[in-house]
Amino acid sequence: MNLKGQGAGPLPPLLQQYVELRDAYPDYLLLFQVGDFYETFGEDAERLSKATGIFLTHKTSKDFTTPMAGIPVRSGDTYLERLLKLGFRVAVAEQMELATDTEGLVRREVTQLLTPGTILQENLLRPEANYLAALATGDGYGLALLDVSTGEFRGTLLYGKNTVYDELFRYRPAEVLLAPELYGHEAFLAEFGRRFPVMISEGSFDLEAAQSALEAQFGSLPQGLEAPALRRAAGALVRYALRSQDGSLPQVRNFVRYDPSLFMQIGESTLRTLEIYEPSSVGERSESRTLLGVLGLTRTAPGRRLLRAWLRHPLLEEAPLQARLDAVEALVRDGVLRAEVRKVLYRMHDLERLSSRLLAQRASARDLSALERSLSLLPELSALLQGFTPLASLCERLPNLSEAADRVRAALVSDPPLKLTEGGLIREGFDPDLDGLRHRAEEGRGWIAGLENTVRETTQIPTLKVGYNAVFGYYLEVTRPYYDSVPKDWRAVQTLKDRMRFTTPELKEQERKILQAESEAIKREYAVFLELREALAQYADEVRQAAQVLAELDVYAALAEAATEYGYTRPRFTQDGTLEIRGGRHAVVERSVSFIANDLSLSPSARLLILTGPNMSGKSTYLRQTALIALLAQIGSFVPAESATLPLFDRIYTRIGASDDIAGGRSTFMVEMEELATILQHATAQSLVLLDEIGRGTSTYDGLSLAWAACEHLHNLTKAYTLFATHYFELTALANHLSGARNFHVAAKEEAGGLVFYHQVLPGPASQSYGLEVARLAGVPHPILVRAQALLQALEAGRSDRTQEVLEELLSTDLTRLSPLEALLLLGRLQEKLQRVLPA
Ligand SMILES: Nc1ncnc2c1ncn2[C@@H]1O[C@H](COP(=O)(O)OP(=O)(O)OP(=O)(O)O)[C@@H](O)[C@H]1O
Repeated sequence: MNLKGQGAGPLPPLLQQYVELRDAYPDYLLLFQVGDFYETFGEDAERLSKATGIFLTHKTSKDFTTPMAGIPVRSGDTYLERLLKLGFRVAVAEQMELATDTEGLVRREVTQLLTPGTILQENLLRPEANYLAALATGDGYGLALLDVSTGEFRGTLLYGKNTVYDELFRYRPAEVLLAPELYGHEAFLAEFGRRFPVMISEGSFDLEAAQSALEAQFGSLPQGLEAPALRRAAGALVRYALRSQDGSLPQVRNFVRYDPSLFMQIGESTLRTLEIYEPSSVGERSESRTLLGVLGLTRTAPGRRLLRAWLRHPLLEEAPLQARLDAVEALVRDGVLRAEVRKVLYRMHDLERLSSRLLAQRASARDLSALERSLSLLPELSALLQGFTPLASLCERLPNLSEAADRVRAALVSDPPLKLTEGGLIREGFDPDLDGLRHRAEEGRGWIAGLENTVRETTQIPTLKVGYNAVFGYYLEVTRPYYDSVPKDWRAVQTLKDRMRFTTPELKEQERKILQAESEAIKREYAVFLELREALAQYADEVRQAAQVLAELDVYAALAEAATEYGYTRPRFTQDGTLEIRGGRHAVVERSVSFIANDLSLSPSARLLILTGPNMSGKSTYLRQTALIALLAQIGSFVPAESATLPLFDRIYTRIGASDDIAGGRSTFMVEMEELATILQHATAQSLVLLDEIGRGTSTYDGLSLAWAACEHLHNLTKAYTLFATHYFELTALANHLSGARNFHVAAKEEAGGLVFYHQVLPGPASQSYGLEVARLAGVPHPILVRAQALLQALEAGRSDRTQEVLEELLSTDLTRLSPLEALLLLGRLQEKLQRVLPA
């Protein structure tokens, strides 16, 4: 790096050191500790100042001046969080020795490398999983994911770019490493960046290096990494993470290869449409407008992460779902038990991340104390769950960690300080050496405490006091009237206005003893703490196991709480393909409006539901609520309905609402058609397909015919369970052609005051479209409505008159008497008539 600055002379040594460290981490913003500040210089200082508003000054020495901006060390974490959010990669170089311990330049080393996907600092992490992802190509797309904070490491092989996006959207990584063939591919990188606005980094994806890194990490190449694309991705992750973690990742113990097809598939656009993780529009209380916002009643961070993981991967098999539902039901039935369990869970710390910090030897004294408090709660929890059949099996998986808790309790004081190097950590009576040192210091202090009386007597100075300050240490203080009584061998150390302070050789000697004992005690405490922490690492795996059991319990309790609070019911699954929802509701919408519940019946013989009704009547809400009920059932949750019987769906597809991708250069219609194409290609007879307003973005007849053909395909070939909401009344005629199609409508009625929505789904097609009435409600000016009304009538009259005319002419023609040319002319004439529908 060429430090931007002015001046002819060589760089001052401090800046020289800065530049050397800075050059070792070219992609990072280097925060360089100088005393109480983390400084940046040159262009970095300008960047930092611009991004954060930190005041830009200049570092000026004899021959050189350069821009400088600094962050106080004590507010480092706040700034780090901000810098990461702003997209910086940050390297922190700290002073490795005290300025007083050295004559020359203080030694500095980079102690932390921080990127959004590799942070371990608890205060910078959200409770959610923090994934670093890597993507490489080869025999498919290898996608690997690593959460450094918990050690979770998994991956899969995917085919097709869209599946990659779907999978990434499920995990929402904080940072993605792209292999050079992707990173260097301009169009791919641009699209990727648009779809995943997270930090994208370039990793080292060399296959051989990946293999060695993985073998070094795990002892041998873990199973599941046979595919080169996946091995490259996994290896790149390990190498990148190792670099940020000082070359060691003990918390990463195994790799899990998973197969997304073993879970219900929900694509990115469906997750967005259903507002599972985030609302489709941001605004006030937006978090509460998501499914997670409503269901997220977990009380621990691991529980929160597990609920997200379950939502990511709904199950396809009934047995494990029934097991989850049994556990939820037990906690629904026993409100007292649920409340007790949740109360205990609330006091639990994040054992999963604590376990990682134990393995990485990064746990603080407070971490150990939190560990002890959490582990001490385990017997209480086990006792609570005993006897509750579906929950007792959880207890059996809960390891006994009382020994670990006892060890911490015996060694550590109950409320240890933040710093490890200033003493006050270890309990009296735990370590004889430490006790000895403390005793020595205590003796010395006792001697000094007694000194005041002894010396007062021997010197006859009644006002004599023993005091202490940081500069002179212990001293004897004498007021002016008694100066003459001071013994000769006392040495004056400080003279104030009306008093003097002295020391004596004896006092100095005692002081030295005390200080020495104290400083040895502090060192000994630190050593004892390290020993304790090292010893506790042996329990880390069991602590993690406990965390996982507790997370499960937490999710059951949260789902039971939601079920009770919001009146959900246990879903049933059928093999015969009937879907019967009584009184179904939308889990999120019902939280903010007084909701009208609706029924839904589908079966293999009635599997296409055409839903008509005015705008705003609740058609898409009805579609979405059905998807949410199916999704909730397949994570093992109760569902918002009076009763619900469902088949197990393999996928949920939705094409709801107009989403366009203007930045991506795709029109609304294009997005819609791409999504429709995916559905038509991949849906199966076990899929739930929800289509809203297909074909709206194009001309009426194009749209109508596409919608019609899509319905036929889904009904005749795919045989998927399909709910189709539409404004095309023509589509209601499908029920006459397709045996499994049924018409339903959402009730609304025009009354004197305007249109009244009942939000009630009833059999049969809607009677009219009410589009103009909704436009009136929305405030479209009156004259325009009047004109639109006239046009509508003319259109409808024109259409039916002309259609009638055409039909009559066609029926009255004797085709046997027509020559081919006459037939062609007739067709042309008829077509023209149908086209002239618009009034003047
Ligand atoms: N069952 C219901 N009970 C109470 N309110 C409802 C119900 N369904 C929908 N609503 C309310 O009506 C509003 C409109 O619903 P929705 O968007 O589903 O209508 P829509 O028929 O799909 O409209 P459009 O055709 O314009 O897309 C929702 O925001 C919701 O507040």
